[in-house]
Amino acid sequence: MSSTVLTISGLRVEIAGRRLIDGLDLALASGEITALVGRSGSGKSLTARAVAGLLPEGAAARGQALLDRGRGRSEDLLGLSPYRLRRLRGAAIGYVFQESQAALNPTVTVGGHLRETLKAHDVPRSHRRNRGLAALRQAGLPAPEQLWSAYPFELSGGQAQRVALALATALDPRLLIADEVTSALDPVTQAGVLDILRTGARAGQRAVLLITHDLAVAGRWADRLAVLDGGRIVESGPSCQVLRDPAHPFTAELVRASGVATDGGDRARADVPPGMAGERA
Ligand SMILES: Nc1ncnc2c1ncn2[C@@H]1O[C@H](COP(=O)(O)OP(=O)(O)OP(=O)(O)O)[C@@H](O)[C@H]1O
Repeated sequence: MSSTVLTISGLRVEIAGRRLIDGLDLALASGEITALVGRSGSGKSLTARAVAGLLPEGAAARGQALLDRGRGRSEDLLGLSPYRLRRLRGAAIGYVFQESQAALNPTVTVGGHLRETLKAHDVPRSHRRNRGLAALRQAGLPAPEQLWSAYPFELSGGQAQRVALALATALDPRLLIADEVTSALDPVTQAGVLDILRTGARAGQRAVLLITHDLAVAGRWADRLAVLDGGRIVESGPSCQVLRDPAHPFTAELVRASGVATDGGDRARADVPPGMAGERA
């Protein structure tokens, strides 16, 4: 049974007096991928960064982002100290960026990155290699021993993205934020990475926030869509339904511009599974 992992209420983000996110509400459920879609500059990345405590210098976030920690406990991510947020990132919140190769330290091997992450979260030294190898395997790298000693420059773009995914999920976070993670990948590698995200969500009772400007990707892989325009969510609901029958003119424009077909066929074509009709936020 799914439960709410993250509840964002009234999120506002300002930079230099400009309000860039303006009263955003969004709930993410376990076992599901929620795609945050919208045109460039609509505030997708700022939303994700606010939740993860990774806003740029000078940015201020207000509102609430309640992360469910199980057993009736929850924490407001917007009210935590930088130290507490650092502890939560990795352990409870995983974050993967588009530029994974650039995010990896060029002088540290794949194994070194994993060891560091696991060490930072108090995994005993004797467990780190096996945990790291398991995370790489789960991220879709079938022979992780061969990559353990590789440096980032020796990886393909797809391999680097999977290593970044392994790093973000090595501690089995309840919330995974994937910010344009497949934009730079070829379609086959892209599908492989998105499949891993979905499997991880289902198996780990994890909530995934998928940030993408690609409506076809969102429609095919996300359970739910939230459409952002000018720092506000203008529409949200089951992806197939939003794509098939957009309620807001901006969503309709986005669907038209993307060329995503909305009749019959696969999920990108917006099949509405039985029982989902009418369930619109
Ligand atoms: N460090 C910053 N300083 C000033 N303005 C910023 C900063 N970062 C983002 N912005 C502004 O905030 C708004 C939202 O940016 P954001 O990066 O969240 O958009 P996005 O929807 O993720 O776009 P894209 O799809 O192009 O990545 C934009 O107007 C952007 O110019």
